[in-house]
Amino acid sequence: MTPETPSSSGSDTSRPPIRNAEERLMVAVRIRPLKADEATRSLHAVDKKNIVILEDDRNDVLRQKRGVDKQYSFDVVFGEDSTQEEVYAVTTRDLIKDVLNGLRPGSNYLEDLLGDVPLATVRLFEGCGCNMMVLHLTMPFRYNATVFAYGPTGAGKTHTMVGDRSQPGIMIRALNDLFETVKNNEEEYSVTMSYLEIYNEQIRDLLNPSSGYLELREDSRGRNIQVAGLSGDINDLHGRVINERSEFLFLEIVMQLLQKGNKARTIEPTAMNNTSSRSHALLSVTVRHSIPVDKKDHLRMRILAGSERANKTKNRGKRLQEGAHINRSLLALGNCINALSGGARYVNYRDSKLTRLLKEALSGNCRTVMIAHVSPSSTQKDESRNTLIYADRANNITNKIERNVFDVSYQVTQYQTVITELRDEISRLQTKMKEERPRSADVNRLNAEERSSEVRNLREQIVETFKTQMKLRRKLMEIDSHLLGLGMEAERQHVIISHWESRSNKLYKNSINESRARTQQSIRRRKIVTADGFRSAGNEQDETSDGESEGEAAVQQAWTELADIEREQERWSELRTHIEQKLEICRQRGVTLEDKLPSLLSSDDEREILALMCKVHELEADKMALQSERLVRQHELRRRDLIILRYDRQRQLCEEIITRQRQILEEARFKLPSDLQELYQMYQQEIHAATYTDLGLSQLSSTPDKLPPISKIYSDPIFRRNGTGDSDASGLSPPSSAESGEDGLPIINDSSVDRVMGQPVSRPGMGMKLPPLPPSPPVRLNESGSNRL
Ligand SMILES: Nc1ncnc2c1ncn2[C@@H]1O[C@H](COP(=O)(O)OP(=O)(O)OP(=O)(O)O)[C@@H](O)[C@H]1O
Repeated sequence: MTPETPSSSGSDTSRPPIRNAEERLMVAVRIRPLKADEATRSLHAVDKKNIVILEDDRNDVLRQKRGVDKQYSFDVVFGEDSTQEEVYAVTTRDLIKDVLNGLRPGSNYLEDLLGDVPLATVRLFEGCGCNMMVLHLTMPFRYNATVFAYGPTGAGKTHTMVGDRSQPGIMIRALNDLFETVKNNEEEYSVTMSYLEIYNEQIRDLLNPSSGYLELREDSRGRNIQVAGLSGDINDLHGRVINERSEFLFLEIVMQLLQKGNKARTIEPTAMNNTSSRSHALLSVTVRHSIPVDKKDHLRMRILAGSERANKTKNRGKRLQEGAHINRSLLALGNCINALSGGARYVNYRDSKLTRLLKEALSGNCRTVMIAHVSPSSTQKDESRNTLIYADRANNITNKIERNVFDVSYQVTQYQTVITELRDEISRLQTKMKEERPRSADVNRLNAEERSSEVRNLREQIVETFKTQMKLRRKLMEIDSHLLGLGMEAERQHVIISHWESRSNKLYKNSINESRARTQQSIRRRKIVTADGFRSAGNEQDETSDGESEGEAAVQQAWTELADIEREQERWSELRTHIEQKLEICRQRGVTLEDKLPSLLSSDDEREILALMCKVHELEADKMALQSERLVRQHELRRRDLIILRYDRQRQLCEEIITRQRQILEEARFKLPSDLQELYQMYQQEIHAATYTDLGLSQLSSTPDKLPPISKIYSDPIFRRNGTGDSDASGLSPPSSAESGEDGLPIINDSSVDRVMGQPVSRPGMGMKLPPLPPSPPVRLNESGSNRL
């Protein structure tokens, strides 16, 4: 039987590094091996990109649609014999390498120069009985990377992400890569670790369980999620781990702490998995330069507790309540995925701690890989199907890589300012070289040895001051960019507010106070949350939580965010003033030091040293100029990518609309005007030409996301009549000319639409705002019993 292909998401198996400003999430699926006690299977991998769910009720004539095997396409499908190494190599290795790239010695002089940059935090979010694990890495000046494993309980997430000593999973391999990267650096590092648990929406410190429940906090933009009071810094593994160059020790200590924390976790067996934990847990391992740091880089790994059905896991009482919390988090996650894939303007991450912690991975400045896990067993068929549907929806999520996406012209101006300042400094140094010869008194005052030591000393101080200046200048640029980003974010919130207010016929300006007041009320309400994470049962509470429209929630959220942004702007402006003062002091110091130089220079060698210092400054200025150029080029490429992406979305929508309209025309037996037929022909030729250019003839027939060429539909076996020599394996009959009308619009049945076009961008009801479409044509049975429009 020909399987249906509801998705058209597949592209290349080995995904090239992500460079676009907007990039779809990479979606992979892993099938765990069938166990000895699992007799029948419900799905299998077709090839490296396709997976098929076998429908056992295909002979049930009353449920025709369900009788067709469903095929799903993903970026990559790992079969039951896939190895841990293969999964890591295809999904994660490049992602991590790319992000860690900046840690390599000499790879980024300026960033090394800054010295105050935390290098990476490896985070593992896990849970037995879990539904998800996430690995997340953030580098400053770069994008972030996240890998998360998803799937029902017992489907193999822990195996993929953690594994065991003989088959280490992604987390261990990522830590290993991290270690490999930093161990070659000469500098000293410190490693800290924290381990927390979210159990029934409460956060506990697993390395210090007696510390009680901890609070989850985020910055004004809801991005820098932090857990207040977490004992991460106390559990400092110190530089010794890496400085001793012992890979084993590094991983061993991490594993030991993981084990220690695991003992404190809430783990209970369920009927489906003997080691099913009832919580989500987040392990963080942070690597930093020994120099104090004030930024956060994250390589996070998370495993999230899994969704399950109470009747399957045989959970009762307390377990059932835990399941409710686990499912609540996952429901919230599902809602986020739905909203994101439907292109919703407003996505509610606040429904659970899980979604708050995953916000960045799903929507933020992040390159993301999702590995959905399924069991091949027929006993878990429903869970597998739901997982694949989720994964398929996730294909539509586009993560925005925000690094350097802020106003480029502004940033370029900043680069130019710094370059001008550097060039001024160079010319000042050059003038010094030409200045008056050293006064003999100065030279004679010191003997040669003392003089050379003083010159060396002075030179070091000048270089040090130069480095500090560069660091402060960089910081200023960063602060300005951040302030710019905050300004844009504030603007965005205003747009959201005015959008919703205008939809409810309110004048934005007139309702500012009212709207703000509503927001404050909502914040007060939000604080009234009971210990188990549910809102308290007051009437007022129910009224607001249940009765609020999506628009009101969005406006309230926007006001809250706006207030946070304003506070953040204030804070960063103060910081800017402070850094500016420091820079000025540093600049003055540099000038004073440089002034001392000519009086000490007596030989050509010493003048040569000064010339070399000029050279270093020049190189730095050149480097900045190159960075600035690169920024402009990158921006241009991103801009073009974005335009292509938008055109592509428009094209998909157009194809969906055309297909639906063709269905309606067919249903109404409408005689096509000849000019429209011509347009169809032209369109068909265009598609053909584009397909030929893009993919080559070999793939023409299998291009899934193009509108089917009109004549091709006639020649497609599924439209040929039974009895014409080509028996139709799918059981679908072709249209007779009487049925299709004289002008012969091909009859399109729903399965063929899905097969050739892939999932529509958005079905009505998925959140996408499309013009209202008429209901789908009814399904009728023809003589042979097959479904047709
Ligand atoms: N690819 C695989 N190869 C071999 N064994 C596997 C594979 N995937 C899973 N398993 C085995 O299946 C069992 C369940 O897997 P695992 O514990 O990883 O599931 P899980 O999705 O993490 O479950 P939970 O959500 O309940 O924590 C384990 O015994 C594991 O070793």
